[in-house]
Amino acid sequence: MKLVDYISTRGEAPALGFRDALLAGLARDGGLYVPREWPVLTKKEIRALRGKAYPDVAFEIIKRFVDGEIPDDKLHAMIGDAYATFRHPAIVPLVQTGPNDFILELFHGTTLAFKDVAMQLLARLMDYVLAERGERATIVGATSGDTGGAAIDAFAGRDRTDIFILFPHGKVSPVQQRQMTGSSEANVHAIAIEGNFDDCQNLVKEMFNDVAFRERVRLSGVNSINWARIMAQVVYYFTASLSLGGPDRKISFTVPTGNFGDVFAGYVAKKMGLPIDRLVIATNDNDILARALKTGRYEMRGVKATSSPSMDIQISSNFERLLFEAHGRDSTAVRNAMAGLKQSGSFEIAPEALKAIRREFKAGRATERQAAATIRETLEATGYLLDPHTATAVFVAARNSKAPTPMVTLATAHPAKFPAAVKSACGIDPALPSWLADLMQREERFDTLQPELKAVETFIGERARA
Ligand SMILES: Cc1ncc(COP(=O)(O)O)c(C=O)c1O
Ligand SMILES: N[C@@H](CCOP(=O)(O)O)C(=O)O
Repeated sequence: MKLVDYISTRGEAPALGFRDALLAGLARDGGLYVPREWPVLTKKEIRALRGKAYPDVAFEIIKRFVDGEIPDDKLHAMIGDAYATFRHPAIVPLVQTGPNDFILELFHGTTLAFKDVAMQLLARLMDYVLAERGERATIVGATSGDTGGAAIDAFAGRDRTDIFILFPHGKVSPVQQRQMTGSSEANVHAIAIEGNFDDCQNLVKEMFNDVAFRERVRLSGVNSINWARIMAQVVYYFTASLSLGGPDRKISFTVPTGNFGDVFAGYVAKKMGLPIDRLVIATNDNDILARALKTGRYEMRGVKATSSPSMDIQISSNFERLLFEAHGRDSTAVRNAMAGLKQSGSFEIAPEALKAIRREFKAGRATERQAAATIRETLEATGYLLDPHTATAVFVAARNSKAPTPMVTLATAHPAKFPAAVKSACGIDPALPSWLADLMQREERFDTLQPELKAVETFIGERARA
């Protein structure tokens, strides 16, 4: 019998094993896959991870979700390969910026964003499963800036997949855009959508819900709706905690949040037995999550463009996974909430569920001015240069820290991805690392489409080779 299988948050799609959930992305009922049960590590098992290299810790965590569906030696090799692409020997180093303050640098991968941590592994896992089955897949993804570049980097040139990334036209940073449009590989397609990130993400979900199209092109997804993305992100909560005395000491984390994938991975780590004190959600002016926790009402109010564009999101996909948990895994409650969101752009969180969410999470917002001031002040006080997403979180972390518990803030992007915002905040123009020095000179290749399902499906249908 399988120990781990994956069920949909909406309860109307069949349960799947790891490999099928990996290729499915979104469940057929529109829900998101979660493991039927959380694998739990004892304190002794967590202690045994101390001193191990990042890929070895990753293997120990990830194998519990893969549950034997990929042989251990193959899985271990893929993990080793994925993290060999990182430019720092510690993969995700922890930097101390104050007596109890730490920054977990997740941006040492090829595209300078935390997305590389999961995406490099996801591409290898998908390749492996597709090759095993003799199949091809069409990958679609929506991005507010970072997922797209990371996915294109990880999948470019792979012969079992074509990848189509939808990004909001004119609403990503110039560096982010070039990372998506500068690839010359034939299997890469960057599509600028005349809309915002939520429009892009809605199109992706609608493509998944169009069963005929989904089957015809063998659709697969790389956004954090795909369980494997979350799974890979769980690992760094463990490594950060181990570096600071875990599991024999509780640690808090503050996470710059948009689609709720990264902070949900922290929740999963806690469910797996990692002692975490506070999990703090940090938002920019697009503060739907902070408002929802405060008022109990999840209410869309239109997206505002900010200097942290990757967090300019209103429909925070992975919040659905949390709702499922907070409602005691009642999929009817999730279906009702999601129907409300679709019909009226809002829903009320039931009091018991809200209480459960507030037990697990705190939340806060940083305005544009507060984020810019945090970049400036952190530089003056510590010499450390933050990107605007991380600055948002550092601001919120300072208001949610409780000494002597260490507060780890997740640094989700390198400042050089957002040079204009960083320069305007503190006067420094951060340079791209040498391997990306020619990025802004690369020839751009992308198409522009309206946010219309038929137009996007036709475009993809004509080019997908699945
Ligand atoms: C730099 C950066 N920070 C934070 C986030 C938010 O992460 P999540 O969507 O997992 O909440 C994103 C996008 O996802 C991002 O690209
Ligand atoms: N901020 C993201 C938005 C998509 O998030 P994902 O984690 O669900 O892929 C981005 O940079 O694209």
